[in-house]
Amino acid sequence: MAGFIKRIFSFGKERPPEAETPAPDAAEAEIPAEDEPSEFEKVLEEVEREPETVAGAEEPLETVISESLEAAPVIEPAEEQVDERMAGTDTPALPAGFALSENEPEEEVEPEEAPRLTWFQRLKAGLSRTSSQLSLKISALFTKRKLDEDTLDELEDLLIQSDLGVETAMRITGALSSERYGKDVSGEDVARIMAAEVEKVLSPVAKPLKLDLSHKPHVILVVGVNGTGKTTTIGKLAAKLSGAGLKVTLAAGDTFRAAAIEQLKIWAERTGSDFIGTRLGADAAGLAYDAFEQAKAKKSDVLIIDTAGRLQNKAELMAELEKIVRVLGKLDPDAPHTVLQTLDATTGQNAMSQVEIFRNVAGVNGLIMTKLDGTARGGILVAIAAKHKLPVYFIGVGEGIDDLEPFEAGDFAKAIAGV
Ligand SMILES: Nc1nc2c(ncn2[C@@H]2O[C@H](COP(=O)(O)OP(=O)(O)OP(=O)(O)O)[C@@H](O)[C@H]2O)c(=O)[nH]1
Repeated sequence: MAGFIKRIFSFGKERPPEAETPAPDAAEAEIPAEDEPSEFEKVLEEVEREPETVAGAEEPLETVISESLEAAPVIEPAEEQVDERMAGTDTPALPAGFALSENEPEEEVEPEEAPRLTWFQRLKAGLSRTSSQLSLKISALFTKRKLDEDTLDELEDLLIQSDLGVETAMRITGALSSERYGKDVSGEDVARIMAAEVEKVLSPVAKPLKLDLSHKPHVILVVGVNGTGKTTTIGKLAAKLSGAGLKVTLAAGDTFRAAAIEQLKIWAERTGSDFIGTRLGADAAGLAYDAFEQAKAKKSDVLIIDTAGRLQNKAELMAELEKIVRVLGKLDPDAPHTVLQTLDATTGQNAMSQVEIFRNVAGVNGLIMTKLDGTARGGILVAIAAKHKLPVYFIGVGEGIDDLEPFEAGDFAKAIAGV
């Protein structure tokens, strides 16, 4: 474990060799002019005549989505798809939190404790507002009281109020009841049981983001409500990937906000990634298509596409995201290979309905929760894990380039329970 944590920490410190930063004008000039008949326009015509489907699926979008809601989504390992450059090596040089879509060996764990403490303390500090509010209330509840039906009911209410969700609240009270019913209970007893139960809920969703580098590029579409941290998270992901020596292209598919395009360009420069942008108000699906073609031509390992997240007009947003997904599918039926949604932890219960919406619209198959530093609402991640069972790849714990950590169920559970 400690070795794993150490890798997280060394990230961003070992910068990649100075990568060539594309001249902004040159990058933008590669987008075909609006009035030229482009390959994309032909594809678009075709796409608009077809029923809506998720890339690579035979079924209409709604069918695919409703099926995916019933079963926990499985990210299939790809067959024989290790990048040539990595095929000969025993350990692929991917950053912590990523994995190849192959049966890669489990990472060896070194028995060092010091780096782990550093990371854990950091996570704990980030979640301290969530955990301290809860533990204060729990301690007050159990002062001089034995565990009975009333205290169990009150505890359940407290846990639900802290955004953990009804299912997890019941798991915790159930486990506590079977261990200590009729006996004295301390705040520490509750925290210990809570940590164990929360870990059980989170373990199945704490997964690395699998990259199939045979795709060249592996396309990651990033969706989510505006302000949830899409662009910042893309920058942090790009830093990890380019830091590990991968060639990354960032595409500014949020053509709605000039600042979002500019912000992504800065992240591209900062991380030595290629940047593909277009003018404000341009068709986002067109940009995504061009970006995919250019990233292929330049042999990028990973293409990350930013999108707009405004929800003022849901129909418009849905149409735009669906079109991006369909258009990417024209160049590779499996693309986008990963559809990542960013969720802002500070929005609490609202994050739950956001997953519902974006999952239906864009076929989200993985989550990143941002702004877990300093929020009292970190419990929502547990409720989302219990309900949606989507993989949670990383968590955002600050605005800095290194403030994105691979999601670890046990550490998160302990931090939230305050143990
Ligand atoms: N504290 C904290 N702030 C974060 C984190 N992630 C992002 N932010 C901040 O949240 C704000 C919004 O982030 P953006 O990346 O612009 O969000 P976005 O979803 O791209 O927003 P739009 O471009 O408006 O669609 C910025 O000020 C970020 O610095 C995090 O993990 N912790």
